[in-house]
Amino acid sequence: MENEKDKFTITARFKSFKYAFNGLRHFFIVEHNARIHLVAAAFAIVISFYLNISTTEWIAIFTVVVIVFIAEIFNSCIEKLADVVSPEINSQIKLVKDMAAAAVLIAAILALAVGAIIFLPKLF
Ligand SMILES: Nc1ncnc2c1ncn2[C@@H]1O[C@H](COP(=O)(O)OP(=O)(O)OP(=O)(O)O)[C@@H](O)[C@H]1O
Repeated sequence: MENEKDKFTITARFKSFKYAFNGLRHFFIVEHNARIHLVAAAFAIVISFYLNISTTEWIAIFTVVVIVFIAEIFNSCIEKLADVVSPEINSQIKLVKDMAAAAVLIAAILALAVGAIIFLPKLF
């Protein structure tokens, strides 16, 4: 039988959005790395306007910027969860955190590469 909690309601859907925005607010206000990514994203967007990039190039820039943010949000989540699960030193937790950080690194390298491919020929 369907539980009250499982029913589709507009109020419940709005609450989900509220929780998601709460997470986003926390990420941008509390997480220091978010500020670095925000500055880098703003820089990329300003250069994009300045160099008058094409629609396809805008799509590429927005895509890599969002990929970096998604990777960083998940990295922050994993760090927080790991700190709750195991506040003490643990070799498995070390690997988990290092791999989460590796995901951000790969996303950042992709963003740099795409930025270089789009911007460098227009600059030099
Ligand atoms: N409980 C732990 N056990 C073993 N190693 C850990 C543990 N916590 C952190 N580390 C090691 O320290 C590194 C940094 O972890 P930390 O949680 O401080 O993240 P951080 O680099 O400060 O993250 P950020 O700068 O994104 O907040 C991890 O990648 C991991 O190698």
